[in-house]
Amino acid sequence: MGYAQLVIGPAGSGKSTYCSSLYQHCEATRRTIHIVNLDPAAENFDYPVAIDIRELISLDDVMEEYGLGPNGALIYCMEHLEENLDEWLTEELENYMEDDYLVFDCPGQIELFSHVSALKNFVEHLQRKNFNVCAVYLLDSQFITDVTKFISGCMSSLSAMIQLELPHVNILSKMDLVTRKRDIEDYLNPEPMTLLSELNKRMGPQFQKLNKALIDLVDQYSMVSFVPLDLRKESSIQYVLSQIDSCIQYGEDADVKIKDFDEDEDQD
Ligand SMILES: Nc1nc2c(ncn2[C@@H]2O[C@H](COP(=O)(O)OP(=O)(O)OP(=O)(O)O)[C@@H](O)[C@H]2O)c(=O)[nH]1
Ligand SMILES: [Mg+2]
Repeated sequence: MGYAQLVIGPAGSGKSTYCSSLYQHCEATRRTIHIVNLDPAAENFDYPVAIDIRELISLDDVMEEYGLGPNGALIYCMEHLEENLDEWLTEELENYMEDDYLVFDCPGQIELFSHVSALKNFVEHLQRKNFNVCAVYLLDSQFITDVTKFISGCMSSLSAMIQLELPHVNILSKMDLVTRKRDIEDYLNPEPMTLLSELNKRMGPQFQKLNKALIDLVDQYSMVSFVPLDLRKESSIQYVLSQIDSCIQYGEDADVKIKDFDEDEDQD
């Protein structure tokens, strides 16, 4: 059995930075992980790239050859990956053994985890190869400044959850930039009824039924739970990792130690 994190989230939400911090953290704690670049548009890496989609296909070539813009070309690349799962990916994965832990740094185009099938088929391929996969959805804490943005973030995470059908961990990234922690804390594990009344206050009376439906949806999928991530703190990285590990049952046999996280972070 192998283990895998699929790191997804909107453009610029901090996926690649998370991957490199996770790599460093694991190095320091003498744990081996391998980071895979699935973004054909990426150019600079702060982590050693174990497998690289750019060896399969180049974004620039696709743009030139088919006259596509960067987003269209990216979708083309991911569909090309989808068509080459059996040859390319299978071969690349052969270098990794049972018990290996792979972290996939994905592109940020949200269509990839809402309605394009490439990533879904990619995940199914990994599962056929005996990988336990967890979706790690990053949302930039800078955007969670009010209830409407929070709900919109939940909806995009929810669409990834429904599309990919994977164990799912939501992360609020860039917590080091949050000056008023209190504002964010309200959104870490909020009461659905509080969210609803805030939403109703923000929006016109004609939206009340819709607001109720949205909050019910978010509540029923027990989506309203985000783990804050502050990359300056090893304890925060460790906590996030332990949440993901338990989702994919990593280290259930081994005695994996989970360090206490800072008390002021009030996570549960
Ligand atoms: N202060 C701070 N900045 C961050 C953090 N994580 C990422 N950033 C910055 O946010 C920007 C985007 O980060 P990336 O890691 O490239 O984001 P990404 O999700 O990989 O972006 P795409 O691959 O383009 O979708 C960069 O300028 C990072 O330096 C963080 O935890 N704290
Ligand atoms: Mg990136």
